[in-house]
Amino acid sequence: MFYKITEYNYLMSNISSVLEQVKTKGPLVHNITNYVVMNNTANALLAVGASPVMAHAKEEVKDIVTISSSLVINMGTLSEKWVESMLMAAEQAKATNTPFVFDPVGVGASAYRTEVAQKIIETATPNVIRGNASEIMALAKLTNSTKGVDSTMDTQDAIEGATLLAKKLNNTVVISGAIDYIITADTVSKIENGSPLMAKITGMGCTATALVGACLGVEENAHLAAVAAMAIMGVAGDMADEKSAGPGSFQMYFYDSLHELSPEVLSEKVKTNA
Ligand SMILES: Nc1ncnc2c1ncn2[C@@H]1O[C@H](COP(=O)(O)OP(=O)(O)OP(=O)(O)O)[C@@H](O)[C@H]1O
Ligand SMILES: Cc1ncsc1CCO
Ligand SMILES: [Mg+2]
Repeated sequence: MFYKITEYNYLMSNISSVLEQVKTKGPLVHNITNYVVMNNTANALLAVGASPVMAHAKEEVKDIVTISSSLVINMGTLSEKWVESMLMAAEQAKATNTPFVFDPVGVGASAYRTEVAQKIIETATPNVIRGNASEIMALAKLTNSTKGVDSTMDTQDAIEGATLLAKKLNNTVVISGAIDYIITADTVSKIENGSPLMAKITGMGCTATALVGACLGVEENAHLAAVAAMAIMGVAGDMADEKSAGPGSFQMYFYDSLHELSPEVLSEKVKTNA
């Protein structure tokens, strides 16, 4: 099956203006995320200029969604109570029109993860879904079971799966990896920045998802918000790579780079077709 792929032609100023707005507005980003990365993603949000709040008690999630600029749901470390909270938060995001990004960590690895991912997506369509190629393939199979998304996982298959998913949900799907693809029903944008060291630290994917949350908090075009977030990740990754000696120092320099990155440098260094 072939899809017409049109390239979005954002001006670099569109991408850099999203970062500018994150820095000036400091959007409140509500995260229900996993306990492996909770600290890392909160620090990344602060470094880029957003304001994180991590809240998962079901007694408060609706209130926190209501005052937030965006919602991030990441299902990295699931348990039943957290799932209840995730579903409540998704429902409230829908009711209050709060933009919502979903990270389906490990979907397909267990029946439980698959069931939870499906429930979350059915409760409220995420404006953006961000996962690695195998997670996006697993989700695409789930929602398009008869459409022949098969098991080999080269990039072209993942793009096809993501396109089916984006069509079905009418949203934006991001496949992260050495090249990031930001996909809607009829567009495929690429970001070609970043470092292999990013795959050697836990939670860089979760951090990418949190930054999508920050960008969605200031930019209502979800495709542009996702392109900007992946550009910020990639360019900060390039900057950290130049200074670091391995995963430990990379992580330190990555936060410094997120903090230091200006809209001007972002538009100068981003490698994209967007
Ligand atoms: N080889 C690479 N070269 C450049 N950038 C990379 C590379 N691998 C990963 N990245 C970047 O790292 C970030 C995380 O992407 P990745 O696909 O590794 O997420 P993930 O598998 O969900 O990670 P995690 O589950 O550990 O959070 C993205 O911004 C992506 O662009
Ligand atoms: C390692 C790990 N396990 C569950 S969540 C998580 C963080 C990266 O997604
Ligand atoms: Mg991940």
